[in-house]
Amino acid sequence: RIFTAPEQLTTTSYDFIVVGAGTAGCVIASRLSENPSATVLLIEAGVSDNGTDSAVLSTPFLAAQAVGTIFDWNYTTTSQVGLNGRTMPYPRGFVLGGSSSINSMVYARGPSEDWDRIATTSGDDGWSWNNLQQFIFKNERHAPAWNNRSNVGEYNPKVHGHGPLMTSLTANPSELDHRVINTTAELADEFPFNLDLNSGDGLGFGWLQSTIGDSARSSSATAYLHPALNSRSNLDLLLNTQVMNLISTGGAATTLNGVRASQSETAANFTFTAAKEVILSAGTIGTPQILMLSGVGPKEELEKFDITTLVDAPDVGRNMQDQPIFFLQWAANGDTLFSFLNDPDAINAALAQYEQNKTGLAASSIVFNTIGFLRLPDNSSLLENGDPSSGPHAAHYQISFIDTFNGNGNQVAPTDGNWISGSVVLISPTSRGSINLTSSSAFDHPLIDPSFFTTSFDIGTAIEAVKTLQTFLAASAFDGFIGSPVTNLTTDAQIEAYVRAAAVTIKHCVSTAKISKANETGGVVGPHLQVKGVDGVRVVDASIFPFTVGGFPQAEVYIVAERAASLIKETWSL
Ligand SMILES: Cc1cc2nc3c(=O)[nH]c(=O)nc-3n(C[C@H](O)[C@H](O)[C@H](O)COP(=O)(O)OP(=O)(O)OC[C@H]3O[C@@H](n4cnc5c(N)ncnc54)[C@H](O)[C@@H]3O)c2cc1C
Repeated sequence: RIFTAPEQLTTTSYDFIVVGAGTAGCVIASRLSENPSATVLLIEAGVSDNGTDSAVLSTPFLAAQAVGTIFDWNYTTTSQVGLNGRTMPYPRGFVLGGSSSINSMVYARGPSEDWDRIATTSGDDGWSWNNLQQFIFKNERHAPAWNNRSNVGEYNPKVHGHGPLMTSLTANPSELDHRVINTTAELADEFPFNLDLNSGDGLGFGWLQSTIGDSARSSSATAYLHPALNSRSNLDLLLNTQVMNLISTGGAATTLNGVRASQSETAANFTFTAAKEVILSAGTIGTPQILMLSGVGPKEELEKFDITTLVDAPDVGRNMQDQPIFFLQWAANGDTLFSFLNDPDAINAALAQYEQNKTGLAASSIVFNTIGFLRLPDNSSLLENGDPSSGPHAAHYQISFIDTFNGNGNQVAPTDGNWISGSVVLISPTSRGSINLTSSSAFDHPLIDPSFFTTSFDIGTAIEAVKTLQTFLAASAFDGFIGSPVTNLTTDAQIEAYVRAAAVTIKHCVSTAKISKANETGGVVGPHLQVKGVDGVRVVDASIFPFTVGGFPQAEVYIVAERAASLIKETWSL
């Protein structure tokens, strides 16, 4: 059943209350309600993904356009010292499916070493790559592109499972994509081809997989939530309602089984009670905010807003890590998608074709189809103070190839010609930021400070990455195709200035409620994701990762959520 206001609910007590119908929350609510004896309430602050303007969520071609709309929390960062004092928009999904409904749909699980490091960090071998295979397979399955293009040799069917989330390769590989793949044959030692970046071997160059199936975005709402809502009576969804904080409704003060929610700062407050557990899946920003407003957080932070400290948990909202991205552009002498993307008539025709029969350029990923994950050389001076990646087969940075002009910030785009772009993403940054409260009101946005490029490792790695991208595009596979760069970057100082002026978030923030060993004082949640110092609350979302992920985070969040659902079911013998 779906409710759009708290007063519509006919009961206030459920076995489980899941906070946030995002990437993780929809998985949890769907898996827990598989057992008809368990009652589940899922509370989402944002809007439905089936309403006004929702074509922007489901149409693959429009994937990037939900940012900045009613489907986005529309956060802004604090002024970033490492980026010349700039602030920037900080998008997060405000809709069923959360960020999986508005993201760029890249599906990349990252290296096996990421998971083995989480197992070591938490002291729980259940998080190791090998032990997680069952959950990976339970989550995802490969789907053909709409045109059934043969993609033999572009992915490995053996590493894909049988879950509800669909992933696929592009229906329309570009000339640029073929040249990228040819470069991996030409310079195989330096830039090896990787048949499937989802195999646990997260290094090298390969074809990108996107969360698209049946010609539409596959999100945690489409894959998990809607099928569950359509077929079960023990799952209630409450939309447009924000959880403010957790309270004790009797018993020990540290048993936080009460969930306080409201539709606005001035609307009535409601309390719902979980007989078994509350699962916080409000994401890397929402989860630490709710914890702090519940008295679980750094004491000195809570005191600033007269919030009584229930548990002095210094790591709540700390250790925030995100991956910065910036773009470089080159003139191209062959066909690129630039002309299509600058022709409103062609775009309208593609959208009309999609509307009619879900085919054509709007029905799959098109501009961004190939990617490479790379390491610094072993003897790099940047690694003298330690290696922040999860192991010798995990990336420090990533470069990718875009079949059009992709500008940075206010960069003015050309109006004709053909262009391609390369992006650089720092995968294992050492900068650490934070989420802090701005008031004791849940309806005030918190302070979001990713602290981009505040370490010499981060800026040094970005400089290396630019040079690698330049070397890659100088391969003879690109002869006759690549023209002049839009910005000539030759010295380290030029690259550094460019990065500080251009970089923005790729929106991969993690680690504000990080996992740690059961007996460790640091960290926010234990190995089974229970919040330390309180009873009855788990965190299941991207905030639990101890480090940035070596792939793209949504795949990792799904994996965490599938295992967490299984742990919760085990706890309650469901
Ligand atoms: C624009 C964008 C592009 C991205 N591109 C990619 C990509 O291509 N590939 C990739 O792997 N990752 C990408 N990411 C990141 C990835 O989508 C996220 O890391 C991941 O989806 C986070 O999952 P989550 O469950 O932690 O949080 P979310 O999916 O964000 O879910 C949190 C949910 O909780 C709700 N919520 C928050 N606070 C409250 C509250 N107080 N009360 C009730 N509900 C609340 C939110 O509205 C939201 O629905 C992108 C992210 C964005 C924003």
